[in-house]
Amino acid sequence: MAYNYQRIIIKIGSNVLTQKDGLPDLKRISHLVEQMAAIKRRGVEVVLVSSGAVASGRSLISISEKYDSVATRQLFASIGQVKLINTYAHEFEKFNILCSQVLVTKEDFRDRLHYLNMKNCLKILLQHHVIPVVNENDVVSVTELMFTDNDELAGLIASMLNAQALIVLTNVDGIYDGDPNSENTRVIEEVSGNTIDFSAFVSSGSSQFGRGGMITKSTMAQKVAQLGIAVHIANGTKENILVDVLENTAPHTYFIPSKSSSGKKKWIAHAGNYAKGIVQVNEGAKAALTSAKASSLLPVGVINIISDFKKGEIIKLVDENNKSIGLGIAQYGSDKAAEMAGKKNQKPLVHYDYLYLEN
Ligand SMILES: Nc1ncnc2c1ncn2[C@@H]1O[C@H](COP(=O)(O)OP(=O)(O)O)[C@@H](O)[C@H]1O
Ligand SMILES: N[C@@H](CCC(=O)OP(=O)(O)O)C(=O)O
Repeated sequence: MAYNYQRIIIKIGSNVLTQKDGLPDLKRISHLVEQMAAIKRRGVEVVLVSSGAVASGRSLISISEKYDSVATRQLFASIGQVKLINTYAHEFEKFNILCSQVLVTKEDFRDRLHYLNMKNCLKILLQHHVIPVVNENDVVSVTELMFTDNDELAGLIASMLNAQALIVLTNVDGIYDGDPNSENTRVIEEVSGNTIDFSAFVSSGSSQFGRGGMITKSTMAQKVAQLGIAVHIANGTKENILVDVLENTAPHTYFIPSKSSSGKKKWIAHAGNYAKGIVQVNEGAKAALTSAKASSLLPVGVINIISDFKKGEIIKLVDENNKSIGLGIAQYGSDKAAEMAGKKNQKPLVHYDYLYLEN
């Protein structure tokens, strides 16, 4: 049965867009754009998350080896992003479609205001039938400020926009149950829940031009599917792949979406990786939070403020053994929380609607 999505995020990896010699594969980009145009004509909203800036830049300029890897990456990305977006703009124009450039950093997902600005911008672009082309702002995102890779970024965008599906195009047919180059392995066609430990058969390295590798794709895909968004991992080097995935005629890996959760909880679940504040709660609070009943975190159950936070920031909640329980948005800052810790009849530190529990 074909998938009937209204809003999809398509992520294309560097390897799909790059030839073996490192030059951009213009024919493939053109073919992918043609498919996206066809999908869009059916009334589906499309957001593209495209890698390829660094690979594009590498093909345009050669530099001596004396520069460090960070500076080299910045140079390649800054030059290459121009080439990449121009190529997309030119190809989409053939179908009378406007595309736009949206460059983001991890910081934009940490701060709720930045997050909402980004979300509003993407929404107005979609309302005007534009295809946003999102990439990490590699010029300013270096070292610890970087996303693991664009798969992580695509997952964040999918949950931010409440997309129904995320299609990740890479250079293999999906996740294999072993080495994809071995004859005895096959593509895992369906993944349900989050019980599979992919590290058992997915090797940690990435391919020639990729960054995070298949392991980050599988971790991200499980998390996104848990938030109620279908994830398809498929081979972007294959003819007609996007159309075939949506028609359900191409073998690939499909992560079944679980029942959906609220938009705010989706944000917390994802952006929580970047939480700075940490609050320790006692066993009573832990039991209340993890029970079937919807409970907010009250100051009476707080025993320690391990690291500071401001009102509105995401905080991590840990138990008496420092084991993580979940995440939430603080209703007030750490100074006030420290004052109220252990006291009864106080305003909740985290309201249930802004609480995301890990299990
Ligand atoms: N079990 C596995 N199944 C599929 N691919 C795997 C597996 N283990 C490792 N890989 C590697 O992961 C690579 C894709 O990840 P990555 O290099 O990040 O690609 P992209 O540029 O598309 O993001 C594949 O080329 C493949 O060699
Ligand atoms: N932002 C980088 C992409 C880095 C990345 O995650 O690449 P990939 O693993 O191929 O999706 C670029 O445009 O080159």
